Amino acid sequence: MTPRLQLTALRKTYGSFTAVEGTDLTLGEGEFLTLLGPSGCGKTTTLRLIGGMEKPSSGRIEINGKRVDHLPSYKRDTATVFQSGALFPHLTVTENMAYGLKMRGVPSSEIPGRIARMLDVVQMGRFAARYPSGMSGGQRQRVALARAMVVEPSILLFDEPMSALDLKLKLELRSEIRRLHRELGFTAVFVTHDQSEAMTLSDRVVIMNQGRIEQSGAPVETFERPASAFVYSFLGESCQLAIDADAGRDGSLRLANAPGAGRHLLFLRPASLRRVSPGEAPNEADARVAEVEYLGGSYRLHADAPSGRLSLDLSEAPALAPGDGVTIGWDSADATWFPAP
Ligand SMILES: Nc1ncnc2c1ncn2[C@@H]1O[C@H](COP(=O)(O)OP(=O)(O)OP(=O)(O)O)[C@@H](O)[C@H]1O
Repeated sequence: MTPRLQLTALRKTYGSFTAVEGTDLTLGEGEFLTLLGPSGCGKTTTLRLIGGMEKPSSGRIEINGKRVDHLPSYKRDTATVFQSGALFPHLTVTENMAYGLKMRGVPSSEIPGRIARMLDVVQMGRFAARYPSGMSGGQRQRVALARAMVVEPSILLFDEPMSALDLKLKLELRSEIRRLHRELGFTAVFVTHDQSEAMTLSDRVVIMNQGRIEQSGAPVETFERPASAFVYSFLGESCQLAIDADAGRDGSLRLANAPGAGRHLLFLRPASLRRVSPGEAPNEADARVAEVEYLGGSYRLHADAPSGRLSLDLSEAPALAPGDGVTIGWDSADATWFPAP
């Protein structure tokens, strides 16, 4: 089947700076793909290249098998939901939504029905005659979503659409987008730096770093089988121990499986660490307590081992003070190794 979207060796440079480095990506019909990564990694630029708001320096963009990288934005079959709605302030909700339909030559007899149905879908029917200035930020984003969806584009593009909303609205709109995707089955490229947003919404997550794709896969796969140290530390909390041939020679580090020669990084999630008595766990590090933080309901213990800091959560206040010795253990299956850079 022809992919909905195909990017081939897509590159974007600004002067001598490369924002997107030869990206290859294929998106199937109905797929919800998220570009995830830290600020400046090139995710928004990639989205803008797809939508035609930026021109590639080289490479190809195909939508439904047709090359579009030379076409202006309005001639591509995409619609974008921007960070802060970008509704026309002088138009009502209905007029805002009608705009894109008219631009696409939808017969005027069909327009009111399509708008009414889509406003119902996002539960904004009673706001049809409002101007953007008379709505809250969350309501404006719902309208922006409806305005993009009503034209039924081949690909919906989302440029951090929730970043300007408070947490409660963000969570509401997130589950709304999930429901809409389930019900309408649209194809989407979504940009965010918020990993929980990416994990909950997406069929596939593409993790970017410095203009390159580090890993692409189902959310659970990227989290549980990270392809690089960057992906591991970007997704969720992590502890990192630098292990070389000398590590643990003093007996302070006891590993069930030591890595081969050379320097390695051992990554662990706080959730897989536990406080143990020496000799109790298959892998152990002796450490000194650095700090105990109260998190509201639980405590976080930070302890420094010779090869790095380990942090873990405890349900009860530990009878430990900074400088006290503590042993931290973990199972081999919870350890992820990468060669040190
Ligand atoms: N018009 C431009 N001129 C020069 N450099 C640019 C331009 N647009 C983007 N860049 C640079 O390209 C890099 C990637 O930017 P991009 O906006 O794609 O990042 P991002 O991953 O979306 O980050 P954020 O989450 O902060 O939006 C950044 O270093 C940025 O400064």
